[in-house]
Amino acid sequence: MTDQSTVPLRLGTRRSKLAMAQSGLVARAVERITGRPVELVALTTHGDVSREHLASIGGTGVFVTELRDAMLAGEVDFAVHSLKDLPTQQPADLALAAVPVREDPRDALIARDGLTFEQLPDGARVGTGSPRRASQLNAWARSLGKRIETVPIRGNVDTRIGFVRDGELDAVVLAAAGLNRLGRGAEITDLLATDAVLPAPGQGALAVECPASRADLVAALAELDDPHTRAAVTAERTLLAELEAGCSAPVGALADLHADADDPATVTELRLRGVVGTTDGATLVQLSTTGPVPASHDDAVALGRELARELLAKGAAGLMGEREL
Ligand SMILES: NCc1[nH]cc(CCC(=O)O)c1CC(=O)O
Repeated sequence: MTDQSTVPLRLGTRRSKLAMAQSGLVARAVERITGRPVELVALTTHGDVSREHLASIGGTGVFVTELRDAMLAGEVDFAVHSLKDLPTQQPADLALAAVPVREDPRDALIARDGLTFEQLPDGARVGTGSPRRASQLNAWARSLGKRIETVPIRGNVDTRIGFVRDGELDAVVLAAAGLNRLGRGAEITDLLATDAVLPAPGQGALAVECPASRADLVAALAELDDPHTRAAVTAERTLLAELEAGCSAPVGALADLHADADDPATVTELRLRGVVGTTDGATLVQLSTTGPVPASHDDAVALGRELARELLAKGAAGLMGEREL
């Protein structure tokens, strides 16, 4: 009889440095919890091969499809995704087995000469391919009485930071979580306050997925789950889904635990903030709602749904570009 406990679990991963770093972190945590060895199986996804054609090969979730196919084909046992890259609809045959404790959800600026966002000169060229970032950065610059030029950029973290190092751009904006996981957090020159820039729904969180049919594996991976992070990202992603917006829409959202001002000892509230804006930052709708920390999945969903309705009532749909709602 084979001893199951010595058979390695196969963790399917994309080949990018960030994916390998994230998968490596989860692999070690799973080894600690299950006592079973975990081996990384690097797959090449279509999204990695032709980033420039992201839109034409389906936009949302393009990086996750091939990993999911490999799991369902039994080629790998489980996978780790950046939660913000996952489509909001979870397929029935795959379990979202764990959402581990979230990294820093904020966006980070890497600027020349150690500059903060407020210190950037009028007309500074700031690289980001994200309409959400462009929208909020342009609005922030306006409020500071200056203009910035947001420049669409693509490529991996090295490529993006390279635009600053070679002088082509004054700054780039990336997720702090990715930089921290790559060991490049020291290059951040400004962590962008969430009062100014709300991150993408789910930013900084990982999703650990496996086939729903593998009950033992689902249960083992569930040990990595952090209920607070799960509730927060559930509210954020529900907001996104209710706006019928995808990962490239100008939508920011962040749910965070909030101490009651009168009784800080009881951290019992979850605050959900959401923003939708035009890319030029001329018009932004930002709202916030606070409720008890969700006791169930449905409570977290309700919080996200409520804020989405309020945003739509304030004209959010009209700000999301070509999308007709
Ligand atoms: N869309 C790409 C992507 N997906 C996840 C991260 C970073 C890690 C995270 O947000 O968890 C990034 C890069 C970035 O936005 O800078």
